[in-house]
Amino acid sequence: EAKQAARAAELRDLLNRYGYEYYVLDAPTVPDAEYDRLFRELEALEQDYPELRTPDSPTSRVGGTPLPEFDSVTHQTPMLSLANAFEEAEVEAFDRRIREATGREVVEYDVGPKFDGLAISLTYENGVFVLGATRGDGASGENVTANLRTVRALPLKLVGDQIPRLLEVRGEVVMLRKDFDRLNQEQDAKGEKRFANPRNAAAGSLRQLDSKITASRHLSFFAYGIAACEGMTPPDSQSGIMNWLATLGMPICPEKDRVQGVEGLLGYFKRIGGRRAQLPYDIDGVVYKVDALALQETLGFVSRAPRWAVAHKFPAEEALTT
Ligand SMILES: Cc1ccc(Cn2cc(C(N)=O)ccc2=O)c(C)c1
Repeated sequence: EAKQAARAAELRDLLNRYGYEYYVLDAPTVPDAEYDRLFRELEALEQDYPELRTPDSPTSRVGGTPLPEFDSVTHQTPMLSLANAFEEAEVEAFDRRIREATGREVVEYDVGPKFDGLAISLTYENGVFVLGATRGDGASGENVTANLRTVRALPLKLVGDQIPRLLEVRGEVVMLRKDFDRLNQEQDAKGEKRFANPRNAAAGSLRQLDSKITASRHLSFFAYGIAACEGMTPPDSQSGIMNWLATLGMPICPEKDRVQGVEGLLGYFKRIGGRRAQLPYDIDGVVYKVDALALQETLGFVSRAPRWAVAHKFPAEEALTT
């Protein structure tokens, strides 16, 4: 019994590490067959000794019994929306307002793509994933924990020696374009309706009561910030937080950057805009955030959107032919 418990823990750690290498780093160190052999050994152990099942076991990623309904989850920190900017003049005004309000000559920004997916909140207790919720109306959302466990890029257990007692991570669930195209081919083969776009497909997949269906949809995930951290002091900048999340095993978008001033913002917008069609996921703009948390606190929020961040959207295109 104690021997089996130790072996189960060893298998969980191995399989979680291999899953991270494969889905987050895209750099597996073992063949799929080896992963599969260890996975089946853990499944058999949990079958024989159900008391060895734990919430961070990769066996939960295949999906379990369907839920009758979704519970509601109240967000401890509201999930707010972002103000939009469409013209360069609005971006210049954004940077000018911040320079004036903070008295800084030049402001540093953390910048990244604005994913066209679903915003979600993830809660980790002592490094173990325990709760996942959709944005909903910003104040409360749906408990989709079982479905999020099937998202292979989402860590079931944080890694490293800097693990807080409580961490709430915010991020976006997306469906990569290649998985979207394959899903629609499957829809055609089944004579079922196609999904209009990856965002709709991701939303439909995440809000399935049967997590086995969610597991079959191959959703992905990128973290873009934190909403709560207890038990240790997090880094004092947005870019520092992102680097820290990466060390914890969170998938971070490789396109993110750190720029200075309005020239840096607009340069980044143009760079990403020029590569949009080559990105593996849909984006509908970029997000600019004041990097220093102290400046964010000075700037605060207006109504429901932060003064310290804005989404700079690309011009709406005529309907893409899917
Ligand atoms: C049979 C089988 C097992 C696993 C996988 C994919 N995969 C591979 C690894 C790995 N190599 O580190 C880790 C997790 C995982 O999900 C496939 C495609 C097929």
